[in-house]
Amino acid sequence: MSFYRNAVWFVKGLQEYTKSGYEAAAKHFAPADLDVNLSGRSFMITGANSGIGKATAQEIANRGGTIHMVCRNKGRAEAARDEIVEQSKNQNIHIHIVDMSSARQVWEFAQNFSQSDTVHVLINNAGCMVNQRELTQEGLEKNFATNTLGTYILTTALIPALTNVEDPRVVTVSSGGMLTQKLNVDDLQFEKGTFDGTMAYAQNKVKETDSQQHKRCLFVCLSAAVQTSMPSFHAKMQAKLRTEAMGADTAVWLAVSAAARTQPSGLFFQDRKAVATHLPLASSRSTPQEEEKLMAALEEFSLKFKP
Ligand SMILES: NC(=O)c1ccc[n+]([C@@H]2O[C@H](COP(=O)([O-])OP(=O)(O)OC[C@H]3O[C@@H](n4cnc5c(N)ncnc54)[C@H](O)[C@@H]3O)[C@@H](O)[C@H]2O)c1
Repeated sequence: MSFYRNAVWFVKGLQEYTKSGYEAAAKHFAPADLDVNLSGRSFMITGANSGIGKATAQEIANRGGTIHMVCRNKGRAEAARDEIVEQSKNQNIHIHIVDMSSARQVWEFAQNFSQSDTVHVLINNAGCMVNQRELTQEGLEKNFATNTLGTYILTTALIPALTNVEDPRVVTVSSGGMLTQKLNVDDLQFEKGTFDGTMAYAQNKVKETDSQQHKRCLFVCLSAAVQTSMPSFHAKMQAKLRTEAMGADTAVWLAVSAAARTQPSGLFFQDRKAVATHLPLASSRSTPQEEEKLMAALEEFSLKFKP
């Protein structure tokens, strides 16, 4: 079954996830959707110093939104902020240094932020694909800690900051890669079998998506930012890859447009359209019991690190 899923996904990916796939989809976009003034609205973006996160931050800053960049590295965050400010002339760009793979740090940051501030839109964008099995200082497998648990804790702990603001939104950047996997709740940290970073990443994205079901999810595909995690793939596909701005387009649309506000929560978007979360005949659908088990497991993990 996984061979079937990979083959169908590959063909679909070449048609839809590439630059030409974006250009075909963009013919149906309503350009006025992004013609908005965001002054007075605030946006928290994780991993906002590079790739899709930075492109998203730039688009929002250009429209006057206040940005909270949640980044791991101070130097890289400051350099990205300077560029965003220079291009947008928007000074309301704030940096918060948080390692999303540290459950404790994520809790502390989100709880402190929620006590003193509000945010209109959370964009869960930070993500990694670590190709060797590696543990964090808290003893968690690094892909799981960053992509799944960090996202879960940040979203949960920020609920107070997102409550009582007008039109709150949560956008989580998933991946088309998740379509190749069926949710496996029994081995969240990839302790069994041979470790495969690409598979671990895709599993994380299934879990990230399933655990964010009440929010708006989207997936973006094959932008230039895969250079570090998948260098040989990047080299072969370079000409076909989307630009970072193309990768960011649906995140921006979900975060700012009035059109996205009319969509029900919990959907999965590709190029400004809600799409299926499973490939046809792929037997990858999880049962309600499996989803409940995932939520219970994430809650239990998260509470272990709650200050
Ligand atoms: N580029 C693609 O083709 C593609 C495809 C599908 C999904 N995505 C998703 O898009 C999102 C953005 O990725 P990208 O492609 O722009 O790559 P990227 O590597 O440029 O961006 C990831 C960002 O997350 C940050 N990050 C990683 N680990 C972190 C940690 N522990 N703490 C804080 N920040 C951390 C990185 O510093 C970086 O800024 C990710 O969630 C990724 O899974 C990307």
